[in-house]
Amino acid sequence: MVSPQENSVSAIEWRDDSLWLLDQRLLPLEEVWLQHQDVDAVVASIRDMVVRGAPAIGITAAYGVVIAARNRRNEDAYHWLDLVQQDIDALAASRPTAVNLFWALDQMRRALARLSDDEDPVVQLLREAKSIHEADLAANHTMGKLGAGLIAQYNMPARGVITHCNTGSLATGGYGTALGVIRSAWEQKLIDRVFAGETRPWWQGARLTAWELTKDAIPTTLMADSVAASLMQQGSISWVIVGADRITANGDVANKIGTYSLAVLAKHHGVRFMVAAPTTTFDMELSNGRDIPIEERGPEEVVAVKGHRLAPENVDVYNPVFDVTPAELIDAIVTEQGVVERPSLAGIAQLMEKPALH
Ligand SMILES: CSC[C@H]1O[C@H](OP(=O)(O)O)[C@H](O)[C@@H]1O
Repeated sequence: MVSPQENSVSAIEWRDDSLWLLDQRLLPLEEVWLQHQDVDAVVASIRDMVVRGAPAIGITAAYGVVIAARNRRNEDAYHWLDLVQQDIDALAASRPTAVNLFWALDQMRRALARLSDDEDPVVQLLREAKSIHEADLAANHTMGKLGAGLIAQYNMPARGVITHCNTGSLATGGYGTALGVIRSAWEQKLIDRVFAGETRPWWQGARLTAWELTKDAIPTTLMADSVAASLMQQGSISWVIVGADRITANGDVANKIGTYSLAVLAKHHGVRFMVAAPTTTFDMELSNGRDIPIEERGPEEVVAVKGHRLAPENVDVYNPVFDVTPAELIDAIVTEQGVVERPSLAGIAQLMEKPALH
């Protein structure tokens, strides 16, 4: 059996001067890689969730800027920078909630601003995109260790954990955020079983987390999202461990729809609630979660399953795909720069001022 540390699937690859994305809409039944050589295709793949997951979206957009720089240079060298900026704006418009997207694009804008004349600009930008990718993978391994350390520290009697959506290699640069903590905790024999919510309506849990964890041979039970309450009531769960798409300066967390209800249930049942996210997920411009843009997606995701319609034609549909968990329901936020317990403005400000641990 390959240990989880080595068996880190990647969903994003730069190969043959192209961006390749594993089409997560087809997993786990089909593993299809799509080649991307123009920015419109990258924008469409983020928007249509070929690739998804906050850090993965940012990494993908960074490679999208590399593609833009190369294509625009061949098209119109004189207006090159303006055209690339237009492409960056198109990438920024692909999905609204995950702040990693905007962080990565800002990093690429900074790289554009400091380009030197003595090297091909595309080579310089590709180096920046690859460093964003590699730093995310390193951050996930650091978070895995820190999160597992927290589980060891509290040494809760129950040995089961609940996770929601997909926060693994498919959602990041590799290894995962919440799934990185789970991989590390499993390696250290701190947990016995993972209970993965199916995560309606896009099924990230049933299709992606179940795929990743079974490939790692980590004992995993798939459940309908609504099972979580009675599972916690049975006393077999010590932690709920989730990822994040945007964390505000006071510790409010935007994450996949259903996260907030898990946090309320955890508080009621004495289950500890951990959020694992790199510092690229923090939006220090927002003092709280009230102003986080919450993406709403189309009704087709709710009324049908794999194209098979279940609901009547004339029903109205409400499909917000994220919710906001207030900081007071969160026991710990684990980042690559350290852990903030009982997150607050002061604790997060102190964390964000630290140099990177890895
Ligand atoms: C490691 S962050 C993953 C994060 O992104 C997911 O959203 P989506 O699948 O819509 O991109 C979900 O919120 C996860 O927690």
